[in-house]
Amino acid sequence: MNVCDESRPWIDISQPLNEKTAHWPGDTPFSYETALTKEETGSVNIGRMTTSLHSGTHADAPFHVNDRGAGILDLDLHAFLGLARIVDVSNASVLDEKLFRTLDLDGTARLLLKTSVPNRPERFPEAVPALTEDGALFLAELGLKLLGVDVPSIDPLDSREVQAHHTLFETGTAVLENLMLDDLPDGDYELIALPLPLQGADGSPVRAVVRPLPNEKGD
Ligand SMILES: Nc1ccccc1C(=O)C[C@H](N)C(=O)O
Ligand SMILES: [Zn+2]
Ligand SMILES: [Zn+2]
Repeated sequence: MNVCDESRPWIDISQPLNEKTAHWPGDTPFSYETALTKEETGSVNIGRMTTSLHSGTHADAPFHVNDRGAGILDLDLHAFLGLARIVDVSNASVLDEKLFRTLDLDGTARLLLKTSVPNRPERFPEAVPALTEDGALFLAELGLKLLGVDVPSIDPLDSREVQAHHTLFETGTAVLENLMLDDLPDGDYELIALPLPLQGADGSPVRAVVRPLPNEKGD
């Protein structure tokens, strides 16, 4: 990938983080404050943020669902960098094997699913189309390195078992949640969505960007 190709600008698919960003019920909202002002330091403003690691566009680490699972710093960054396919699944109420068999997923290492839930970063959805266990196993068998969704969870919002999370992490698949995909047509893209190097953390905000692959004519 040639990161200097200015004819194909990167497109931001991250939710902005501010005090209105939706958070899980009962979880820590995002907040930013200038902890030390320029006046106080005599030189610079110094910010501080408080947030759940699951607010806005973020990666989950296996530790999120498994006390013995890897934290975010220990994940292989290659899952979060490289070719990704965006696929519209907005007609589906569940993300299962039957649905995935109807899609063209050949050769995809990273899959970003555009669901029926509109991108509204300030609103926590009432329900999400959840990934079923057979769906998660099917994706893992394809050799997927990463699954991204445009909703806060790959499991049902009230799930305690969080089966889809367990299945994907057990099979070494990385997870991105709360992507903004509404304006992007289906197709193959380059993706960069690196988590912060937070040791032992159960997740991390990411700045997710994509750009379409160059077409064969090279324009
Ligand atoms: N932030 C939370 C606060 C309370 C309870 C669950 C969560 C989650 O994020 C779980 C969810 N199943 C997830 O996709 O990661
Ligand atoms: Zn999460
Ligand atoms: Zn999750």
